Amino acid sequence: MPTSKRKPLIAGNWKMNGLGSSAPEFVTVIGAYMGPMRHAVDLMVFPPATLLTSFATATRGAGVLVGAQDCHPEPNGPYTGDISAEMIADAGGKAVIVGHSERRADHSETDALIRSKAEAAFRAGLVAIVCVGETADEREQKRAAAVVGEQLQGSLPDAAKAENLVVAYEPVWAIGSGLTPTIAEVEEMHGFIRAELAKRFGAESDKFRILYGGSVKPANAAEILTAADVDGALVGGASLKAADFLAIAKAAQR
Ligand SMILES: O=C[C@H](O)COP(=O)(O)O
Repeated sequence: MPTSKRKPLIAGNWKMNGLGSSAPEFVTVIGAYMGPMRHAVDLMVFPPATLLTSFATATRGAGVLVGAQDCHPEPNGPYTGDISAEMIADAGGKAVIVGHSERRADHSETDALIRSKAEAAFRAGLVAIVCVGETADEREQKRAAAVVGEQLQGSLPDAAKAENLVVAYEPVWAIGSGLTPTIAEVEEMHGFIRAELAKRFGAESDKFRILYGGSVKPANAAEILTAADVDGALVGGASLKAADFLAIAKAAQR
């Protein structure tokens, strides 16, 4: 079981979904979070960049943090289409996801680039959620731990601290597929990640939150969220409906 010093975190990654008309779903989440839930669990929502400012304005003072799904390493410059960590902070964002497998695959992002994005997040005062995870082939070849270990080594900045870094373990084959690892496999990988963090960051490692991501739903949330060394979830599809997202958040309360 996670220790009491690690408050569970449920983070909703909306990916490339959501228009202005989606705001009521977020407002419902904010409303529910005004109750006792806020003492038991942290909530973050990562809408598309187009909704960041309006969501940040809507949540002001309500406790649900909003963030962006990616950032550029530089604070500004000739990088068409990109947004910087400073711009995210300026828009009211408090966190940024870096190294999601969809960006690693679709945008050829390397560990070194992801590390520089996490460093940019720290520079701007944001929390970085750094994603790691193996593909189905890599798991089949029994290389899952080696791949995740390499991603951690290459993607995490030396300056990482529990207050500015969250690790999200997302097996690529579990994302959006309805498939999940067994609880034993989740615990094995989260234990491995905790041990890797201990090698690199010493006693601080016990404070880092390690999220599980990949087909988390209300139906499987309780089992996953009570697994050893699972400190919350990075939720994709199920975060788009307030009722499902809140059911997952309730399952994280202890
Ligand atoms: O960032 C979220 C993950 O990619 C999980 O997505 P999913 O819950 O739709 O499987």
